[in-house]
Amino acid sequence: MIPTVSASGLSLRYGRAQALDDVSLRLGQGVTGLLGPNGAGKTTLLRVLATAVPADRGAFAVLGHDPATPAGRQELRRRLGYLPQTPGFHPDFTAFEFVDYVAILKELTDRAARHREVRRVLDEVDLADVRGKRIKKLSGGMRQRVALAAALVGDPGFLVLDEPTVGLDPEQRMRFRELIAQAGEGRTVLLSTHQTEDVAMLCHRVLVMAGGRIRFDGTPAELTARAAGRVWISTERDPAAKAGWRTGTGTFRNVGSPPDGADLLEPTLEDGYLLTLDGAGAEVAA
Ligand SMILES: Nc1ncnc2c1ncn2[C@@H]1O[C@H](COP(=O)(O)OP(=O)(O)OP(=O)(O)O)[C@@H](O)[C@H]1O
Repeated sequence: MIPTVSASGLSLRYGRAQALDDVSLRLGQGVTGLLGPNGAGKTTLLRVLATAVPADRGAFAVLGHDPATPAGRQELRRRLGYLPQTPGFHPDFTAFEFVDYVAILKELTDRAARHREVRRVLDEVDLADVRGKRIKKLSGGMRQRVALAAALVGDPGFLVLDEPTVGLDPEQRMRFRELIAQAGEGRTVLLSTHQTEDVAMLCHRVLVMAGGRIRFDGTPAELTARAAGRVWISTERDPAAKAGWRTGTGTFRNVGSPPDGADLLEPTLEDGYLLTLDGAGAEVAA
């Protein structure tokens, strides 16, 4: 793998909260998923890599550009697309005006070329037909696509997406996944999400964070394999389970250390994720 992004020893503390604790990683092309419970440090890591906030310690580079120098930071920002958790739309802007505004911030100064680029990215996310509509009139799924279009301005090599599928219905989420997969061709995409299906369906690689640290780094299949032989069904709640719940059929689905002779099930990526969090000392809902 030729790394697009490499980071070593990133740490950042907010008062008593150690949001990032010695995080090192290397990312190449394709979509990498970032999973973790609330407060794990996912947004903080994305914000640091997007140069929105500096780390207290550590270093990183994107496409060879080091944000520690003003010139490196400027070059890095030119190659970066960032979809933050709250995109900060002005609701009275049309989709075109918002993306155009972002394009101006990205220093696309030639008006005709900039407008061509705005039309191109809105086409790319299938919003050509509504580009003159006010953002407040668009559905949640369309708004997220406007935010993705804004992140795609200037054809960035590194795309940072912070929980882009949150609040979308299943159909919108599926549509958005297609767009992310498309965006991941020839680019490095880092996608934070609470949806383990996003990772299972989209990502060639997955990182799991908890307590500001990376607890797992591998393929989705490797994360799923962590739960092999550790998921079982029972007719009663099983005290051996780290997590367990009654399913729609009335049986209990358990994740943990099964008793002898347990009726084992095929694990999912979510099972592997839950067991990884348990190993990291994070709370696993039972
Ligand atoms: N601006 C801030 N000021 C103070 N504390 C912060 C700030 N941003 C994050 N934190 C703290 O840093 C830790 C990591 O937060 P972060 O938002 O990065 O987690 P997260 O994994 O993105 O969570 P979520 O899934 O809820 O978005 C938490 O303890 C959080 O309360």
